[in-house]
Amino acid sequence: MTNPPLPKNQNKSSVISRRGLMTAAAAATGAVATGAVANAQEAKQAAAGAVDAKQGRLNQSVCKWCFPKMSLEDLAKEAAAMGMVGIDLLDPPDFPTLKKHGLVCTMVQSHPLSDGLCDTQFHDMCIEKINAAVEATSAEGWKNVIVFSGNARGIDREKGMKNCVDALRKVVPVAEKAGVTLQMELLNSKVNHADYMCDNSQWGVELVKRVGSDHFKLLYDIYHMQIMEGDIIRTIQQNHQYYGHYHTAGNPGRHELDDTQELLYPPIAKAIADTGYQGYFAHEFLPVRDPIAGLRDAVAQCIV
Ligand SMILES: O=C(O)C(=O)CO
Repeated sequence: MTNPPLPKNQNKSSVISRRGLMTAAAAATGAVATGAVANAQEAKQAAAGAVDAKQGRLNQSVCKWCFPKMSLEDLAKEAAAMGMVGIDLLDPPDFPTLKKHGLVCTMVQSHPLSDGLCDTQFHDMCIEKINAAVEATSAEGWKNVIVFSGNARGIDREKGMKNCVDALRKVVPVAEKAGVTLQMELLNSKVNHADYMCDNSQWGVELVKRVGSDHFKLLYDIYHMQIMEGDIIRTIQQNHQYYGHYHTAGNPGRHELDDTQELLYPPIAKAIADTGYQGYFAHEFLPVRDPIAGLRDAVAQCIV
């Protein structure tokens, strides 16, 4: 079968180039929304830093741990300048720096990732840390505390789910009273976190249903779930009521949202915004080039 002829003035690479799409996204947020092609002047402005996440429907944020060479102060300054609402995965000692820049902690840390709620040997430690994080988060009027299933260590998935429910029934009422939501992160167990139990949407959604509270949801990490199950947009459309937070990164590699990786973020971001999502959307990629240029480009692609 022969390919259909391309429209005049379009060669093959101009039709399929994702870099072109991203440059347009970075150049002008309106261009993404309307499908218009950004011109060279707009691209130049984007390179100079003109990006405002507040022009889009998603409340964008970024994870500090991905920028180890930058101080929190510097990242907060950059994030605020890009119109982001906050920074993810921090602890109470970090809060004053965020507030100085008008930002919130969009996800507060609690217990370790591998020592989690599916294993009763960690329940006392996790519950203590979760309750402390809920109190600190609520004192600021902020919204989210992260929790993890932890590693299975030979515990089967049904027993692990029961163990999670038992622990969550102790902390969710505290979170409800405090107006805070506990969010269990979905992580891949194939590349980064071998043996992590909450590694697919089906298991996670069943857990949310069994807990049965608006104050317990899943953190849907797009990078991790691309590795485990793919079908990102349809999965989000079908399960968005169970997802209370999102993370981004390119796959494979967990780097910039660029054309070295396979996920196309503007339509993913649009699908999330179209569900009516009001929570936070946090970038969590490990930059391999200029970190702030990569962050600016990611923000621009997700202004939808
Ligand atoms: O540590 C990771 O891999 C995470 O995604 C934490 O959010």
